[in-house]
Amino acid sequence: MVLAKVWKLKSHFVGFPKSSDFLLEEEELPAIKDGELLLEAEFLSVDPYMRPYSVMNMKEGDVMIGSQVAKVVESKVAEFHVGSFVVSHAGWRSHSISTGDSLQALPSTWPTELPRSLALGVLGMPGLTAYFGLLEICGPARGETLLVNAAAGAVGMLVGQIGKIKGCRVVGFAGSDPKVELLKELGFDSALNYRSVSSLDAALAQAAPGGYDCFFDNVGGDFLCAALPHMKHRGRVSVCGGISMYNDVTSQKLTFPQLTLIFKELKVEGFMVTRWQHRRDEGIAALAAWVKEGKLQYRETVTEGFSAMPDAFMGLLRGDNVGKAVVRA
Ligand SMILES: NC(=O)C1=CN([C@@H]2O[C@H](COP(=O)(O)OP(=O)(O)OC[C@H]3O[C@@H](n4cnc5c(N)ncnc54)[C@H](OP(=O)(O)O)[C@@H]3O)[C@@H](O)[C@H]2O)C=CC1
Ligand SMILES: CCCCCC(=O)/C=C/[C@@H]1[C@@H](C/C=C\CCCC(=O)O)[C@@H](O)C[C@H]1O
Repeated sequence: MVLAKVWKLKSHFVGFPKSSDFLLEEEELPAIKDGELLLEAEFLSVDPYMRPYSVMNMKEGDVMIGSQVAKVVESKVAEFHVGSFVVSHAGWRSHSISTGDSLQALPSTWPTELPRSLALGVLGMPGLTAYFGLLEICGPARGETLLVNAAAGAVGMLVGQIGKIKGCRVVGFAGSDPKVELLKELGFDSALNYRSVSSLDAALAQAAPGGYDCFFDNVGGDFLCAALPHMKHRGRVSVCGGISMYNDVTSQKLTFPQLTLIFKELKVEGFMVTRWQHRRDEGIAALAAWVKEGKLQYRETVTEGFSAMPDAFMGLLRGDNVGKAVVRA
């Protein structure tokens, strides 16, 4: 008999999540049947989408949504061997039973020098988000200028580096001076702290006096409104996320920049990375090759212990993380 630990949404978040909004429980798992396997989480992902998703799709008492790298500890499914690893969407659970449907097996050739947590980061959903969201929507060309915000996070850090690989001049905004220093180490041409600049408008102008061809937006809200007037004619904006709004209790009142969109003939396109699910292998192969060649660096913020899942999640929303935020169970 296995006792699984699970984190549930005790009370819907109001504004910024609080520890008391989460509930840790134990669940007794039955013995697995034919066609089932037992998984034990090794690394769990915390991601910004969990905050708006809780409002859209969850009720109090539901297990928190999320993906994890898990070890197969028992198996009655021929394709999954005991001791192998998979990416599972089991939520915030230490142990889970699966039929194998929608599990993503980690290759048995996973390089020993790469932590398996990368399957939740640069070699997983955030990596694919940066890769397809930038290349397919912005289509950055050599010599162009690319702007990215939340630039020291899981997605943003990769977007900026892929922009450099494609020959762009890259400007990144992040929320602390150490993050700004890191972005410069990673090859960003200009990096700024959006919390300490006296004017976002002036900072955007100073970092790229000629304007931006491409903008990968993770933040939305005021940042998006400030950035659009700095786009070049026929600029492309990849709308990836809106983290500045996820904890809002009342909707932000923003002036929609209709005339800017028209006169600059901007392309502004939102996306969900799942759009390119059919090209997953291609994306992962490209990202893995760049990592192997040393062209694409990754960073992770690893929080220790399944019991710290809410802390890791709240830390992510506060900006404590550098690169991908994960929890080692
Ligand atoms: N469309 C899609 O398919 C996908 C979209 N996304 C979106 O991409 C974005 C980045 O996700 P991900 O890389 O996983 O997360 P990150 O690793 O970037 O973590 C979130 C970061 O957002 C920054 N942040 C928090 N609050 C604010 C704020 N009010 N204004 C500006 N920045 C803020 C913090 O960094 P700082 O210190 O710089 O403030 C924090 O570290 C999110 O919006 C997410 O929803 C992610 C995956 C798929
Ligand atoms: C829920 C708001 C999403 C904001 C952007 C973002 O971070 C998207 C991430 C997705 C993530 C979404 C998970 C659940 C949303 C389901 C909405 C629904 O159809 O009910 C994950 O699926 C991969 C990223 O594309």
